[in-house]
Amino acid sequence: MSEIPASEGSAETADRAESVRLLFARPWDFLIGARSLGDLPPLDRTELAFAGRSNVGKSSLINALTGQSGLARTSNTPGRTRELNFFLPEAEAGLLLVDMPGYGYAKAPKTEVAQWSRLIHDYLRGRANLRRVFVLVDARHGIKPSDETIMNEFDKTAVPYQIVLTKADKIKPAELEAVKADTADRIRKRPASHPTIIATSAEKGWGMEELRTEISAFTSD
Ligand SMILES: Nc1nc2c(ncn2[C@@H]2O[C@H](COP(=O)(O)OP(=O)(O)OP(=O)(O)O)[C@@H](O)[C@H]2O)c(=O)[nH]1
Ligand SMILES: [Mg+2]
Repeated sequence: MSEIPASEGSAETADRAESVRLLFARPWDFLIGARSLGDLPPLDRTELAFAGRSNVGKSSLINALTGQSGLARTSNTPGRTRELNFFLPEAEAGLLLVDMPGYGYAKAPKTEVAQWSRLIHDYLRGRANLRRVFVLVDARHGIKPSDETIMNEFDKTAVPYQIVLTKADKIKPAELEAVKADTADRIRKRPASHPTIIATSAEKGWGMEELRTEISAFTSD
């Protein structure tokens, strides 16, 4: 095994920190809300999507990541986000973040839920420039059957995904460690999963640097 000299390693770390800073120092803008596949933006940027059960905290996490509390609309009521919402950094980086409607229970008309469920499914299965899906899981509950279903699909279709635990502020540190370990166990044999689980709190800002670092690895320069 060849060793990386310490100086090179730290230069690389500094470069990475600089690209995180560049990407998140400037604002992000709402680009488009897609209600059908025909509304999707062109395929020329890398897309990173935030998926998860309704109310898990997808929109809140995008707001916390960008430091813009009003960027994505959030609500106490599950079923707030009803389109695929695309966000573009003002720092031209060749990528878009995608806030998705949730799966599972939602307080919305059945026909509308069916429509967005179809859209989620079609988008996640067939999007060529989708490079990673962050699968958000409530830290209080861990992986649920509906998360298993979507992960099965990703494993089958080779869509790379990474688990992000949300609302970590709602449990004790020891409980968070236990749910992290249990979650890691449950994804270990899944071929398309990323082994690192990121614990976050949008409310407290926990885990944001870790997640920003993952995201900035996809910038085009
Ligand atoms: N305590 C705490 N509450 C959070 C956190 N993240 C989100 N919430 C709350 O959880 C609720 C749902 O948040 P959203 O961001 O709207 O969730 P979502 O996954 O986008 O929901 P849908 O769009 O309906 O699928 C809101 O009341 C948020 O304030 C967090 O890190 N900590
Ligand atoms: Mg939402």
